Amino acid sequence: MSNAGQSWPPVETEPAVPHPKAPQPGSKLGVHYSHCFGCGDEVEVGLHLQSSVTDGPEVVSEFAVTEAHQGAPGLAHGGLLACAFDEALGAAVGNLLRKPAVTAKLETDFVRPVPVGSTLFITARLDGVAGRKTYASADGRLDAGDGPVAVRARGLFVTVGVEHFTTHGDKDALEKLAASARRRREEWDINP
Ligand SMILES: CCCCCCCC/C=C\CCCCCCCC(=O)SCCNC(=O)CCNC(=O)[C@H](O)C(C)(C)COP(=O)(O)OP(=O)(O)OC[C@H]1O[C@@H](n2cnc3c(N)ncnc32)[C@H](O)[C@@H]1OP(=O)(O)O
Repeated sequence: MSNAGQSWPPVETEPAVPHPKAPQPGSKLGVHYSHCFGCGDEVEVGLHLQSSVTDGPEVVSEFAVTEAHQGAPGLAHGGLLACAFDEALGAAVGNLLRKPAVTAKLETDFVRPVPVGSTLFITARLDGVAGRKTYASADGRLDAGDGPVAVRARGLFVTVGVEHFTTHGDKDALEKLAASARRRREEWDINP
């Protein structure tokens, strides 16, 4: 059943205004963390999403579905598809707003099966901001940006301070990641 009838965003929001130093339309977004299951190039069986910014602004991510991503024979696993949307939505929120944020809620509608060998074109947009909460949604189309919709998702991302990652995660790895972001001259607003 589709959730299309439910009000979205579920609370009153302000428009999401991209950060002045957000990547411009046409920019390819690199790997944000090499060990990320969603995009990392050091995770052999990961999803290897490749994302870029388009007008809108939106973020389009391509997910090439392989045998490593199966649930039923020849078909993608729904949980991995949800993971791809978490990554695609998170990439839109993080890169367009340039604020660290984590997924608080993620909903998915699986509309058509996604075969092994297909590429899902996931277009993600920001739907509104209410304080630390950013609402975002995405459509995943089969094999082309205008292909049939196979999966839709929407999520709530909550802006967090850097202490979220230093307290709960790997502080040393985070410092290396922050240093590489500084080398790439990426600008981040790290106080929610
Ligand atoms: C230095 C920077 C260097 C560079 C960094 C590179 C970045 C890369 C850029 C871009 C690519 C990113 C790609 C990544 C994609 C993947 C993302 C993930 O999968 S993240 C992992 C999974 N998520 C978690 O592990 C969260 C676990 N949850 C928590 O930690 C907390 O629950 C948290 C932070 C979400 C909220 O906790 P609270 O204590 O801070 O705040 P409270 O007050 O509870 O919530 C804030 C507001 O949100 C609502 N809220 C929270 N959870 C909700 C829910 N499940 N449903 C509805 N509302 C919820 C609350 O009701 C509250 O709303 P009211 O402000 O009062 O109106």
